[in-house]
Amino acid sequence: MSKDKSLEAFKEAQELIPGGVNSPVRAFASVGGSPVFVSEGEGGYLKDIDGNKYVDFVQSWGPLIFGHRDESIESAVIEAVKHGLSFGAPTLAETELAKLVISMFDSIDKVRFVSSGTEAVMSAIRLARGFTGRDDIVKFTGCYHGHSDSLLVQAGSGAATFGNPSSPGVPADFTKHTLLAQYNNIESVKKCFADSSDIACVIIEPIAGNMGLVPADKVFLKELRDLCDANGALLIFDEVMSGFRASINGAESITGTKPDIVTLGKVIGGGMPVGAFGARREIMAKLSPEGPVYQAGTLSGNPVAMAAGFAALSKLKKNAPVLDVLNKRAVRLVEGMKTEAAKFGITMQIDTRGSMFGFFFNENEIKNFEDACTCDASFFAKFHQGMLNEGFYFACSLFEAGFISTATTDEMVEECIKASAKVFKEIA
Ligand SMILES: Cc1ncc(COP(=O)(O)O)c(C=O)c1O
Ligand SMILES: N[C@H](C=O)CCC(=O)O
Repeated sequence: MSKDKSLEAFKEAQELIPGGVNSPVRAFASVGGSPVFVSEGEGGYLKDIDGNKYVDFVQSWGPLIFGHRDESIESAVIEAVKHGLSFGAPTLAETELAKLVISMFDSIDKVRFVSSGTEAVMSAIRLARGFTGRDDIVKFTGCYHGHSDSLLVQAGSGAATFGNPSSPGVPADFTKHTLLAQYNNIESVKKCFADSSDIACVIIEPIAGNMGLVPADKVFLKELRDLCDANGALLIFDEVMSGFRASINGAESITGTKPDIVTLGKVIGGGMPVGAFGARREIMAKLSPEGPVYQAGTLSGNPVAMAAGFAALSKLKKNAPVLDVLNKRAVRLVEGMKTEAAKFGITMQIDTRGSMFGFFFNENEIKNFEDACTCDASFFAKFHQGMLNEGFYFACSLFEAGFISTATTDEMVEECIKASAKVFKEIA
């Protein structure tokens, strides 16, 4: 498989764009080699500028639950474009998407749209602080909530990949209100509450996808809810990644724990830049212009993005059982690879939630970021390179989740398992 054109393109991009990429995880830095430059996507496949074709398990880092170029999303976007790209004024499309989101999440009475997951979480934190009149927040090591200053502390995803989970450039003053706890460890959260009586909220990825896939235990989430209630703090579920992927009704529907605020992104925009945060009426009433907590955006509620999001979510709502089909494929994929790995003495830890999947090359169960960091990154890198050369595009970091779309067929999954056997044989 030649990747000469991608190599050339990366060289040129590096001269013009820091690291050659516009979001660090894309740079392939932790898996070696060079990123492939994409020319187009089609269903479950990505094509690169050298003419190679890959089964895509990244899907733009989650948004494309119907695969590339889904017909209904594509035509909704084309139709919306014909009426204008942006107005900066209310449109019916925003109300329609709001109705749909509210109908899918029990804990959301009102929702505000923004343009990214980062914005959604940053605004949700401000709202929680405004609502409670408190300053401190609790976040978990290895959870990633976008790149806003106070959340870039011991963060997962690209921050972990590049060994800078807490970024230079963020003044200590900005993070002194961010308290850290360990995922799936309630004692560490109790300690935060013992240390501070000023905690506005606890924010968590209820199904973490930014330290690899590590779901929170049901009991842990319930205890977290109880601790927040006992201490007058809000519980925020960051479902930018897991929202509509693990369940169409949110993590609350599969874990039994209800958050106070939910943040959304990725699938909600059908591939266009959309984020959102929602909560019960009383909390959302604090938001400007109803309340005093300021939040705004020139392109928020963009009509083309709203049309894409509406097409994606309405299709998902109509075909809700599709997530079970995707989960079966996800389970088959990781179980199949685990079986092949075992034949070469390689132990894998695997998990899935809906259309999300994850795997670690590790002897021990992974319950938190500290466990994930014990994985052999160089072995993952060899696996990644091997699979890429076989035509399978996995996330280029062990601190990421994988995704199945409706365009990822059973055949693609079986081919992938077969290819993994070949790669394990080479790298064992
Ligand atoms: C859980 C979670 N929260 C927030 C974000 C930030 O979203 P965005 O990259 O759209 O700013 C991401 C992904 O990047 C995410 O996975
Ligand atoms: N893990 C990140 C989001 O979920 C990956 C996307 C990015 O940071 O570019």
